[in-house]
Amino acid sequence: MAWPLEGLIVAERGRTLYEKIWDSRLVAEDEGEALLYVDLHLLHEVTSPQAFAGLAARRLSVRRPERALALFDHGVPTENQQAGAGAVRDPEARAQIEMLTANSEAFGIVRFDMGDPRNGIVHVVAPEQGRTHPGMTIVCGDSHTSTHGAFGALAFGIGTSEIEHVLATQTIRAEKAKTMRISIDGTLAPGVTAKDMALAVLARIGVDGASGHVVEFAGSAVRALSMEGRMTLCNLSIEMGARAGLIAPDATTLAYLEGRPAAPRGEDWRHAVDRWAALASDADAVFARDIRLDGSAIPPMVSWGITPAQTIAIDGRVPDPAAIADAAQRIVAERALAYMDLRPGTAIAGLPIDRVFIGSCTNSRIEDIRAAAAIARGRRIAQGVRAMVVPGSGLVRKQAESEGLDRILVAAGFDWREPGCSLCVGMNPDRLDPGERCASTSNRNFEHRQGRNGRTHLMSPAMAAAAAVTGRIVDLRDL
Ligand SMILES: CC(C)[C@H](C(=O)O)[C@@H](O)C(=O)O
Ligand code: SF4
Repeated sequence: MAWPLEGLIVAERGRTLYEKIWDSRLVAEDEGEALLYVDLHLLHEVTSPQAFAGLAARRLSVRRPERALALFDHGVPTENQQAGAGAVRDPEARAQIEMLTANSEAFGIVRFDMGDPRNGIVHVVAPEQGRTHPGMTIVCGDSHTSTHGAFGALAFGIGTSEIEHVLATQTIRAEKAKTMRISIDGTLAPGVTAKDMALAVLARIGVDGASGHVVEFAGSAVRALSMEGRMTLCNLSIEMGARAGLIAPDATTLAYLEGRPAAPRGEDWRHAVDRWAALASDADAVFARDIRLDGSAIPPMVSWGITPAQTIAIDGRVPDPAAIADAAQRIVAERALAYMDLRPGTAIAGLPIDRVFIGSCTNSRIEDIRAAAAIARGRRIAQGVRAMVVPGSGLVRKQAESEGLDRILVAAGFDWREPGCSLCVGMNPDRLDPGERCASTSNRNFEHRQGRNGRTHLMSPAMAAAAAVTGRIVDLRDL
């Protein structure tokens, strides 16, 4: 009898958090291809219309509408949202918003409309509502779905045809990824945040450093992060090439979730807590790759180029391509310098900026806005600089207003906006003008990302606020 023995051998080795979620959601598996059950399906207006059209063409219906949530984020203007879709000037964005409204209505999917304070960026809203739980599988037609991994959920972006598949079947085809652990230990220096941690990892491993892997972030510096910091870190895991990022749930996770509208209650909560406690990677689990960083050595980080890995410490200098041995990297560096209008060897600190963007699913939560307001308090933004703060949801906006943060920011000259993706992506009226240089808290500094020929420098919210008040990229510790 071979098979019971095999079973025993499998059970002997500990499993990682990823493997535990995978096993618990596996519906079927055949020759390396698997079908996973989907616990939560987030929908936004940009990637969902064709999926619903496909569904209609095949006369299929939505298998589990109660496991989906529809939100409006990419194309919404960040002002006057009460006026609704009709007031959206861009015809394509307006059509997308109207289609998601009609589709969610037709299929009985819960939707938070534009102007509803619960609406906002999908990756901000689902955790805020308590819909993102440890151990879940979460998908969305959006690459930064990795954000939800902060709760110990297996969360990843999917394409339009996959959205249709999930709508119809509540399952997703998946291939098992390799496992990787990135441990960051030590205590972060004052002024250093989860964003700096993520940028430091990117600078070290590159934009394909985690490709083919699901990354689990571990170590004392990760454990010490708030849920918001953990979301920032997992948000950027996709920029490392990872299929998903994960952090094991712990007391911080429970404290964040308890009492949120869609979190389990009473007896259900107690059962859920027991289940979630068993999710952490076993002590003897084996990761295919293991990387370690010293958190106490991470400085504030700033990107200089056109990939998030082209990032240096605030006291660093823009590299000289001639000194880069790897030919492919040298070519990207040359192209980046040309696009960013930078000369080799230039110190990144001191570089004048035109615009500041504090927002995006990376850094638009209440702690991010508090960090920006702490810098803005009693200061004025530099002459000629345009700076905007865009909360990730209407509820973040309300919370900030109840703390008086909006008044501090407005008094300093910041523009206080309504929620959405905004200047993170050129799909709505918030854009850079050609040639403008922007200190940005978002996650992508690709060419033309924030507007045609716009130049993006990624950094933390406090660093972006510091850039706003000095008019230059600056070490916030020098303020
Ligand atoms: C529009 C959407 C498909 C896209 C993504 O998948 O990430 C956007 O959110 C982005 O950040 O580039
Ligand atoms: S905020 Fe930016 S990165 Fe996040 S979902 Fe929107 S466009 Fe994508």
